Amino acid sequence: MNEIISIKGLTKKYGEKIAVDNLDLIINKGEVFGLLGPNGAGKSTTILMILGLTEPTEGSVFVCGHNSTNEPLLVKGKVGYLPDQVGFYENRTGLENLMFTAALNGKSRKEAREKAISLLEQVGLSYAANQKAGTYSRGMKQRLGLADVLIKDPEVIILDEPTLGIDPKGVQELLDLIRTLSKEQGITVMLSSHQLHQVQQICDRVGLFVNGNLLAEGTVDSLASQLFGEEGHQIKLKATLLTPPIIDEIKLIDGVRRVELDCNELSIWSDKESSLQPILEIIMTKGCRISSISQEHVGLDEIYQRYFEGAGEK
Ligand SMILES: Nc1ncnc2c1ncn2[C@@H]1O[C@H](COP(=O)(O)OP(=O)(O)OP(=O)(O)O)[C@@H](O)[C@H]1O
Repeated sequence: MNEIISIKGLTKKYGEKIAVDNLDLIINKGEVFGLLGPNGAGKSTTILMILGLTEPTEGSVFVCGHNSTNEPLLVKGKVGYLPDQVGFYENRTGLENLMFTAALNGKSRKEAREKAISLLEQVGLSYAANQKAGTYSRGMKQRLGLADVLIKDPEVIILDEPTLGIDPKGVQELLDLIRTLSKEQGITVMLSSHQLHQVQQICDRVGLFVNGNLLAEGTVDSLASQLFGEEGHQIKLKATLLTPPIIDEIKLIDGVRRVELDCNELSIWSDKESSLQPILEIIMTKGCRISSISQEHVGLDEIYQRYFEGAGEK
């Protein structure tokens, strides 16, 4: 089965407040999907409905073919959930904490120990295996949390703001780890974040949530073109001998939406980053001399300014 999470018409109302509004979304096996949105957008509420921890007002969620509302225990068996605040037994070591979770999930003591040791290595915590969890930094706790989730052999992992409060180096390591897990073990990952640049690094696809609505979903590149249309990429180029026939030829290139010539400066808007190469080929074969080129990616920064600024960072 390719569809791992299937959401249809999902709505959650708290009184008059619509936290999630008629959401349709499909997440496929092995994908890393980012739920992106400012505070209060509806990300956590969506996650809770996927996990079967809160009931939708309308609509449905299926995870690995199980209905989250009617079969929450079956869903729980498939999904590992890492909340934004992970709780451990602070007086037990990292290893003991993991072995405890493994035992709760039916593993024998020997199996639990082997698996816990292997996971501690995988998440880069072997050195702290015998250190009390209460002494772990936030980044270490998040990594231990990931190991704790993986010990249940989940098909899907859902991470709520996994990088919150971690220093930049720790963030990078955690993101790399999540990406590796997904790509090497085929685990489907959904993570929520309001950190645009982090999500861009590891997600195959992103859904942009604002006020309970999914404004756009796709790759970060396609988000930019969905939200900004023809202004996804802007190429500016200064060259000699630019003529109307050259401009007509450039307009035919795949992805190119608009071309303007002002004196010897050409502005080209394209929804594809790859348009640059054929543009250069045309200009150079016509004998034009290029004096400057710049390509601006109208994307994350614009999206951030438009949808996130003023929404309040945590
Ligand atoms: N139990 C609740 N009762 C009433 N309103 C709620 C409840 N839970 C969430 N809300 C409201 O629903 C909206 C969506 O909240 P949610 O926590 O899903 O957003 P979020 O995108 O996860 O935000 P954050 O990034 O701050 O965690 C918010 O306006 C919030 O105040």
